[in-house]
Amino acid sequence: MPVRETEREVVLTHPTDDTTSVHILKYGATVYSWKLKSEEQLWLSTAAKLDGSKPVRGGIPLVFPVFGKNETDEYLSKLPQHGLARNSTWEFLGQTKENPPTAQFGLKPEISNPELTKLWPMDFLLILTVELGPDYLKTAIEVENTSSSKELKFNWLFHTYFRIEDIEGTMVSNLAGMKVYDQLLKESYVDKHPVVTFNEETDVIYQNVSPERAIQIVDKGVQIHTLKRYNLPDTVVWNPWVEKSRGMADFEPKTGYQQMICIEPGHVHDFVTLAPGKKWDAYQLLCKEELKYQAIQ
Ligand SMILES: O=P(O)(O)OC[C@H]1O[C@@H](O)[C@H](O)[C@@H](O)[C@@H]1O
Repeated sequence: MPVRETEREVVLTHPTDDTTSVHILKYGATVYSWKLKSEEQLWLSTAAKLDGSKPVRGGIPLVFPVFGKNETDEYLSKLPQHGLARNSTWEFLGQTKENPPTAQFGLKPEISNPELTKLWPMDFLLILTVELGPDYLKTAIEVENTSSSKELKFNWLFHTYFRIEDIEGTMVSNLAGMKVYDQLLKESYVDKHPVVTFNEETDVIYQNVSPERAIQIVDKGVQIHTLKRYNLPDTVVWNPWVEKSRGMADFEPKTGYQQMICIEPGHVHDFVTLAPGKKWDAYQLLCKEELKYQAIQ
C-alpha cells in the first residue's frame, strides 16, 4: 500500500522499497519522519506533541505567513511566531501519483486555526505536495491569493530539522561568501568562512543564496544530507545549543541539540507580495549527493 491514511496522518511508502517512507501529520501538514532504507533522516524531539496541541518540535514544520515574530505589519504582527500553518489542521487532498508516491494537502482560511485567522483575515489557498522518491524527498508549496481585491503579503519557510550524528563534527557547506543576518547579534555581515561549523547557539539567515548552490551537511568529511531549493532565496541555519534547548519544554532529550541541525530554506528576508488571483510556488529537495565544494563567485 503506497499511501495509507489514518485520522491523524498520511504515510507514503515507496513501492519498490518498503523501508523508504514518509509520515505526514495532518496537523500542520508536518512531515515528522522520513526514512530512507530504514534510516531516519529527520530529527524529532522525544517530547514533540503529535496530538495537535502545539507545533511539532522536529521534522519539517511549515512557516506561513510570517517568519519569526513580526513587529511592524498591522495584521502579521498579531500572529504568533512562525504564523498559522504549523498550528492548523490541513486537509488531505489525496494521492496524485503512484510512483513516486505523491500526496497533496490543502489549507485555506475556512479550515485554518480560527483563533489565528481572526487575527490575520486574509484569503489564501496553500497546496503542499509531498513526493517520496527512492532516494529523495521533495516538498513543494503553491500559495494562491484567492482574494479578488486585496494583495497577499507573506513569508514562506520549510523549517527542516536534519538528523545528524554529532553537531561538533558537522559542517554546512556552500554558504561561503553570502550575506548573513545574525538573529542573536542583530548584525549583518558577509560569511567568509569556507564552511559553517558549530560550537555555540546559532541562529542566522543567509540571504540571496543562489539556487545553483546545493547546501550540504557534512559529517567528518562525509556528505550526509544535500538540500536543493527552488524559489527560496534565504536559508536559516539554527541550532539552539545548551541553554535554549533547556528552555524549550518540548525539546527532549536536552542533549538532542547534538543530533540536529535546522537548515531552513525560505523567502523570509522580505515578503512575497501576490496580486489578487496570482500564485507563487517553491520547493525543497532533500537528497544525497557527492560532496561538491562550490566556489564563491
Ligand atoms: O520555537 P520555534 O517557534 O519553533 O522556533 C524555533 C526557531 O526557529 C528558527 O527558524 C528561528 O530562526 C529561531 O529564532 C527560532 O528559535
